[in-house]
Amino acid sequence: MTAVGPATELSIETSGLSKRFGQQLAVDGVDLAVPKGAVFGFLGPNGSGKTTTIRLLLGLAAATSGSVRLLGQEMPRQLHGVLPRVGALVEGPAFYPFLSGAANLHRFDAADQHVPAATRKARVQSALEQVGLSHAADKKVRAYSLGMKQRLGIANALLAPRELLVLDEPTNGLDPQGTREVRNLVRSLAADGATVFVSSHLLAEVEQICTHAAIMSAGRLVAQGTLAELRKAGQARIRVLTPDAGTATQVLARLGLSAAVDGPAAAGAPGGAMAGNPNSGSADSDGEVLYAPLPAAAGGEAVAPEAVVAALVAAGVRVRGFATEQVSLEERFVALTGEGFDIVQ
Ligand SMILES: Nc1ncnc2c1ncn2[C@@H]1O[C@H](COP(=O)(O)OP(=O)(O)OP(=O)(O)O)[C@@H](O)[C@H]1O
Repeated sequence: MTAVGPATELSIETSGLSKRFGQQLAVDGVDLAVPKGAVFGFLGPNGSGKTTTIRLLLGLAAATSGSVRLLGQEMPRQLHGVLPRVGALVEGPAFYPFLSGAANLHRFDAADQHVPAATRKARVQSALEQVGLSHAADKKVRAYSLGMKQRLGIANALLAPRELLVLDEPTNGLDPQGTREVRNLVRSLAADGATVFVSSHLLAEVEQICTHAAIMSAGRLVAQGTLAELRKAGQARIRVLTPDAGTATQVLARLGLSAAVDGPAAAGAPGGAMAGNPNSGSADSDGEVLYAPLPAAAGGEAVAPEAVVAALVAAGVRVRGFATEQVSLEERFVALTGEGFDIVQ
């Protein structure tokens, strides 16, 4: 887990946040740290506790234990002061189907005591513009596509200037066009300076739009940080191409590295045994491909790649190819959650 330095201003901060439903701990000791200005992907398989966590953040459900700070204020104690600064899309707002998009937003806005009625018309117009629905402002919502409804939900979150936007699976159920529109929208909101906290079960989506991510698995937060940090924290591995696989395996074992022939150590890695890799094609003549995970430096005994090559060569192993490689974010997430991610774009 990557610690966020104390100097970083946090838009969302939770400590030991937990929620129990009967026997089940749906959220289990979650410490979230969402830096101001981040587009923060909240990633996890279905049922891992994302929606429950979001409901706790927004004061829609009471925590069993732990604490939440939103924009520096304690929740739910300071809920009334904080929520006007936060826009949220959780489980889609219920729109009146026989009213237009604009009329629906007028109604929602009128129900909000924190915003001036005098500017309502302009704010509704501006929110519809931001989500690209100006052309459909006067259309009845029952004639909206799912993507348009979702964007109207986001427009609802944008009726007043927001410092933080919390969006629960905003692309769920959308067709590819709707998905692209919502993703572009999230990007532009972040470009305007808001902190965006967006949940998703799609890794590719988070990689495309987010600067940071946290990964939930069975109620627990198993990693968080910038995307680069998350990639770096993954275990690196070495790849050796040699006709002397037996000796090489022994040498690696002496260095504390456990090698597997012709297959990445991380199960479920894309490309499996590198079947599509040009090296595999030459394996017959050049030897076999060995993979061995390198212990992380943080674990104490880091093994330098050059020391591995030196030891192999000293033992007479003919090293015909050598590389250190980082596991992909996807492999890391699979390793952390024990589940494959839907990588549909
Ligand atoms: N009100 C509730 N009563 C009992 N169990 C609940 C309740 N809400 C959620 N849970 C359970 O808590 C766990 C986490 O659910 P949650 O909806 O937070 O997950 P999620 O990561 O948002 O998944 P999804 O993407 O499917 O919405 C699930 O096992 C769910 O069945």
